[in-house]
Amino acid sequence: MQSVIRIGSRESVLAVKQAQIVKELIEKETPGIRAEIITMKTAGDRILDKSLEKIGGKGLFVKELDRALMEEKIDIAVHSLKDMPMEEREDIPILAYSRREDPRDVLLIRNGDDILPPAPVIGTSSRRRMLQMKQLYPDCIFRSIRGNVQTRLRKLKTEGYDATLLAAAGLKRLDMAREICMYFSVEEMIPAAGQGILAVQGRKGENRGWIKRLDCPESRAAALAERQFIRAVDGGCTSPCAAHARIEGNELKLSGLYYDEKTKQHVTGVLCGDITRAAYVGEKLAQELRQSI
Ligand SMILES: NCc1[nH]cc(CCC(=O)O)c1CC(=O)O
Repeated sequence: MQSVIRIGSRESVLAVKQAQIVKELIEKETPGIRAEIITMKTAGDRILDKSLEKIGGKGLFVKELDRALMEEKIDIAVHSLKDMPMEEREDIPILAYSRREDPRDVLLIRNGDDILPPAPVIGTSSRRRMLQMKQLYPDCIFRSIRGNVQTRLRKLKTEGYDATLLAAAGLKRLDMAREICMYFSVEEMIPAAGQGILAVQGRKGENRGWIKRLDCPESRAAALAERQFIRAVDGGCTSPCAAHARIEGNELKLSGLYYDEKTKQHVTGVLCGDITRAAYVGEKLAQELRQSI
């Protein structure tokens, strides 16, 4: 085995931090192995002035790293699972799922306040967050915001937003949890499929011991259920559909939100099942919710 594992990552501060988490885990779990991080700029990082929807969605953040994996310039790529396309590539599959960081969405309010002003201007480009936020605060006004976590914080202070919605996981990994003004429970605001989980992607057939030791079975089951739900409701990367699985022992409890693009209605529901049938639970809840509209 080669002595240094090359970990590919996007260049953003959060992506590098996530790669570092995986690097440390590899070196801790498999003594004798060293890992190094190789960063790359992706199309999604370069184009900041257009909405993701218009420029081609999630795939934009992974293409460059996919190529580096195929050309054996890196050994694994670390991604936020929620940024990965629902269709996995057979030649460069996800080989391990990290332990899940806090999956909740949170609100950062201007001046660090703990309540929102009336008719607050919320900076988000996520249809999932807009839909659920509107249910909780019907007088919200939404304005698009893009960029990494640091950019968004700066924009919150300087560009007239009252608040912005982010994932707790990213803020916690960046040691920025103190910026969080309000947490939404996963029932109030169902997270994006995979939120809080890191995916370790590699080449097919290279699933060796050091990779296997990175895998968290609970996260794997949750990921299978959540991502199967999104596939089965046909939620493209910009659809407001959402899914989150809680794991308790051998039971998986999946919450899903289905939005019907034709009627513009949405429904939420919960389905429980054994963790060994995670994908089936996702498929089944998707079917139930689709039929209910
Ligand atoms: N879309 C960007 C993105 N991708 C993953 C995270 C957070 C980390 C995670 O979910 O693991 C974020 C930032 C955010 O949505 O606030």
